Amino acid sequence: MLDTEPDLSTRLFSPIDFTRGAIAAVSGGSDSTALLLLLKQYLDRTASPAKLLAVTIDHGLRQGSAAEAQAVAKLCAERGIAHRTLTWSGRKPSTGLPAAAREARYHLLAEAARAEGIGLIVTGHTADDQAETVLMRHARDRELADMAGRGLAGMAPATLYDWREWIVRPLLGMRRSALRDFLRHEHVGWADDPTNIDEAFERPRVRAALAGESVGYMENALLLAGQAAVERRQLGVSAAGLIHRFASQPSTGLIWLDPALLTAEDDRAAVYALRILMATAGGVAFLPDQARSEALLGRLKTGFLCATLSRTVVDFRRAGLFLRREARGLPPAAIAVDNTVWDGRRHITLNDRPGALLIAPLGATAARRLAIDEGETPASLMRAAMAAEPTSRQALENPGLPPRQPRPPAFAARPVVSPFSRFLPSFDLAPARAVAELIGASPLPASPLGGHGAN
Ligand SMILES: Nc1ncnc2c1ncn2[C@@H]1O[C@H](COP(=O)(O)OP(=O)(O)OP(=O)(O)O)[C@@H](O)[C@H]1O
Repeated sequence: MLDTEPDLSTRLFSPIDFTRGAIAAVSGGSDSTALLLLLKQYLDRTASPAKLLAVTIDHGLRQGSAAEAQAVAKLCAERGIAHRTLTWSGRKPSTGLPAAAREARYHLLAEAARAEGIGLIVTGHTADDQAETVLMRHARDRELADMAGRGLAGMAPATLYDWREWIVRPLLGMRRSALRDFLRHEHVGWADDPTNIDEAFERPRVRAALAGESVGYMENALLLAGQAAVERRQLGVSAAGLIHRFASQPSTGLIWLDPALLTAEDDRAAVYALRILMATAGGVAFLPDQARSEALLGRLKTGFLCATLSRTVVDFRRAGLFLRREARGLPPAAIAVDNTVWDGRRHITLNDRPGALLIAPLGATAARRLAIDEGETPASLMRAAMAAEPTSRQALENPGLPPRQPRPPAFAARPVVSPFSRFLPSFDLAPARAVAELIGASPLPASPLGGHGAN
């Protein structure tokens, strides 16, 4: 029982660095309510100056959601905790509603964190949620295709969102029943979300199936997830080592791989490194298919070729193995929006008036006119890569400036590590860091879990 464990909140929260404050994501359900109270207990006991803000997202999907948010607000007021309710006002899709709600939820939580200067969001995911996640992934073919030590690792203890805010899950090792015992002991109630038992959705179906299984069944699922997490981390470290050793970026948008990668001892790590680099070059959030990537590596071992996978041209020739974004399917010219990601590859920040600029791919004709020093890298490849880079032109006349006055660059385009730019699970920190260094992406913010347990 929890009341015989007075140090529970210390055990849960002392590994976390709260210097940059914390947003507690509180739905009003048992898990996140317990999370909030335990965290408040911990911060009070350690006399921490950390800013704590509880945030409830009202998805507006059920009658009663506003009342649940109000109940959280009331609890927070009683306990002296700052609280805010944010409403999801966007369009609600007719299919994939849970995923869209989740997407909106993280977006709103991250916005609140940015507005408050907070770099950390804590959620109430439990061991029960972890087991459900792992079993759901077991059941999915797509995830099975991604089994190179990744799919079954479940949720990471920390995930970087948008390369900026850390989402930390301190309760991943706790059972829901223990958290409910804690709340009963504290005489605090919670809301039961009816969608959690609506078997029209996948997670409630898995939850119901789990309830009928023995404790050992769940423990086994968690054990497997733990092993898969270790494997995934190790594979990531090996892939990062290969990227450091064999990859370079001779010019913008062009990755060069030393063909020695093809005969690297660790074939699994070589395929993983290749998948991560292809997703990055192509600007794709998902890694290319495992089997197709293995087949590609096999073909590369037999000699020169030019193939396209995951929007990436893989060009193996005498000068080496090159990766670049294919010319097909680039975004058409469009009004540039500040602080957005272009083509999944470039983070755009505007130095000009919003609405004044069009962003478009440079294109092959303009790339042919670029002055490029022919070195070891074929100029034709550098031009082909440059053709897929964003360029700008004025969408509106700018009467404020005399015609020939030199202008500062209208926008900056910073590379992003596409497969990890939205969600970076802490298991994958090593390859994300290696690719960030390779392509000149922003460095990763420090993990609030520090060195230990960070991944
Ligand atoms: N409406 C909400 N407002 C604030 N936080 C929420 C809300 N819903 C969920 N959360 C946060 O997310 C955690 C997990 O909730 P839940 O299991 O319902 O979401 P999920 O969709 O399964 O998880 P994930 O967001 O990882 O997909 C909660 O403990 C809570 O911290």
